[in-house]
Amino acid sequence: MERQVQRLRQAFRSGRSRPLRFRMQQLEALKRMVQEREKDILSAIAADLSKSELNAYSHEVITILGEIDFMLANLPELASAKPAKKNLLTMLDEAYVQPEPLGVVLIIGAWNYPFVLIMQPLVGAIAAGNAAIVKPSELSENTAKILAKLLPQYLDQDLYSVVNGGVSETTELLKQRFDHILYTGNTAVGKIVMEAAAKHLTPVTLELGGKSPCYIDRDCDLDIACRRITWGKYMNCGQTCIAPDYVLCEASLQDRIVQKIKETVKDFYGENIKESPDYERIINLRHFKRLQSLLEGQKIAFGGETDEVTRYIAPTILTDVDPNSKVMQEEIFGPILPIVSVKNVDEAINFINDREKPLALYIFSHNNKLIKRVIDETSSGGVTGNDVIMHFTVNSLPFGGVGASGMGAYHGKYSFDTFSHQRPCLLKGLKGESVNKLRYPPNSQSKIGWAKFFLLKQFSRGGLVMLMVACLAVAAAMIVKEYL
Ligand SMILES: NC(=O)c1ccc[n+]([C@@H]2O[C@H](COP(=O)([O-])OP(=O)(O)OC[C@H]3O[C@@H](n4cnc5c(N)ncnc54)[C@H](O)[C@@H]3O)[C@@H](O)[C@H]2O)c1
Ligand SMILES: CC(C)=CCC/C(C)=C/CC/C(C)=C/C=O
Repeated sequence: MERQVQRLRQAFRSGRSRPLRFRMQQLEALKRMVQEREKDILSAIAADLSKSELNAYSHEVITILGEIDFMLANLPELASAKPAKKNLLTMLDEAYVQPEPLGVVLIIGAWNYPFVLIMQPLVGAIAAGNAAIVKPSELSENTAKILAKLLPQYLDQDLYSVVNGGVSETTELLKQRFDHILYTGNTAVGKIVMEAAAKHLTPVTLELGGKSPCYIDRDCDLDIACRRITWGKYMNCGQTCIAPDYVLCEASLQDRIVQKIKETVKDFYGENIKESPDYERIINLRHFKRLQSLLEGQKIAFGGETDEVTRYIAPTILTDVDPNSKVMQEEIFGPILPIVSVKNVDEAINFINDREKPLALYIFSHNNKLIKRVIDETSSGGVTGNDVIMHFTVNSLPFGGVGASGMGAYHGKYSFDTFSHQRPCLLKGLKGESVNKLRYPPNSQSKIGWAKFFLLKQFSRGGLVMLMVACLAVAAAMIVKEYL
C-alpha cells in the first residue's frame, strides 16, 4: 500500500495532473469508458444489486455522464484564478485566489450505488488536478472488479489507481497519508475513517447516513405525495441513503396513505412484485435478517412478505409505530416504511429535532410557508419539498450530511472545491514605500490611526473614486502652490 501511495505521490509531484488540458483529457477518457463499456458496467451493477440494466443505467450511469459533462463545460472557469477585493494598502497590487489540487486523495465507496459512489467523487478529484486511489466496496464485488479492470485501461495509471478489498485492505490504506479522504458508508465506519485521517491531519468528506424523516401535512396533494414517496422508498429495495426512512403525519391520514401507497406499488411493480424487473433485492443475508427483525412486534398494514432464498422483502408499511421501537432506532435501509403519528407540524418539528440530524428531510404540503418553517426550524444534510431524493440530481446543490449524517459535500462545483485548496495570492508592487512606513517600526499612535484608515475603511467603488479625486486635488494644489 505504502509503495502504491508513494508512486502516486511522485506522479503528482511531477505536475502532470495539473494542466487543464490533461484533466480534460482524463475526463473525456472517463466518459469514453462509460460509453464504450456501458454493457459491462450495467451487467456488473445489475449482478451486484439484482437490478435490471435499465435501472442500473437510470440509477447510476446517467448521473456520471451528467457530472463529467458539467466538469468539461465548467472546468476552465472553476480552475481559473479569481481576482479578490483589496483594501487601500494593497490598492495598487494584484490580489487573487488560485484553486490548486490537494495532492493524493482517497475515495472509499459503498455497495448500494457502487458505480456512482466511486465515479462521482473521482470526477471531482480529477477535475481539481489530484492523483487518486479509489476503494470500491467489497459487497458489490462485480462493480469493484469492473472498475479495477476498466479504470487503468482509460486513465493515467501513475495518477489513478484502484485498490479492491474489504476491512483489512481499507484499514491498511487508512494508515497511509492522504491529502483528502472522501468516505461513503455508515456512520460507525465514518468515525474510524476520521480517526485514521486525524493522525495525518487529513481533511475528510464523510457521506454517511441516518433516518431521513418525511412529514406529510394534512393540507397536501396526497396522491402525488404517496406516488413520490413510493418511488423513493422502494427504489433499490429501499437501500438508498436518502430514501424517506419514516413518515410523520396526523393519525387521521394513516389509512389513506397506506391505501394510496398500496395502489402505487401495484401500479409500479404489478400484481406479482417478485416478478417485477424494477423491484430489487436485499444485498446480503446479514441485512436481510436485520430487516426481518425490524418487523417483529410491528403492525404490518401492507407487505411484510419475505423470502430468504432470494433475499426478497416486499414493499412494507408499518402503522401506529412506537417511536421507541427498534425500527425507529436505526437507519432502516430497506423497503420498510414506518408511519409515526404526530398531532401537528409543531410536534413533527420537535420529533425531528429530538434526534440525530438526518441526511435528508422531506415535507409534503400545499403550504409553502409551512415547508419553509420546517426547513428553518430543523437541520438536515439536504431537503426536498413535495418530493423525495431529487435534490441529489441537481448538481448545483451541494450534496452531503450534517452532524451524524456526515460532513462536507460534493457534486458539480462543490466536488471541485472539495478536492481543491483555495490559495490566496497577493503580488505586491515596489512603489509606495512611503505608505509602507506606516507598518515599519517605530510604531506610534498616528501610525495606528493611518493604519486603521487604510486597513479598516471600507470604500464602495464610488467612494474610492471620490477619494482618488480628493488626493489628486490635494496634489494639484500642492503643485500649484509650489510654482506660484
Ligand atoms: N451520504 C451518501 O452519499 C451515502 C451514499 C450511500 C450510502 N450511504 C450510507 O452508507 C451506509 C451503507 O453503506 P455501508 O456502510 O453498509 O457500506 P459498505 O459496507 O460498502 O462500507 C462502506 C465502505 O467502508 C469500508 N469499510 C467497511 N467497514 C470498514 C472498517 N471497519 N474499516 C474500514 N473500512 C471499512 C468498506 O470496504 C466500503 O468500501 C448507510 O448508512 C447509507 O446511508 C451514504
Ligand atoms: C432520479 C434519478 C434518475 C436518479 C437518482 C438515483 C439515485 C436515487 C441516486 C442516489 C445516490 C445516492 C447518494 C445514494 C445513497 O445511498
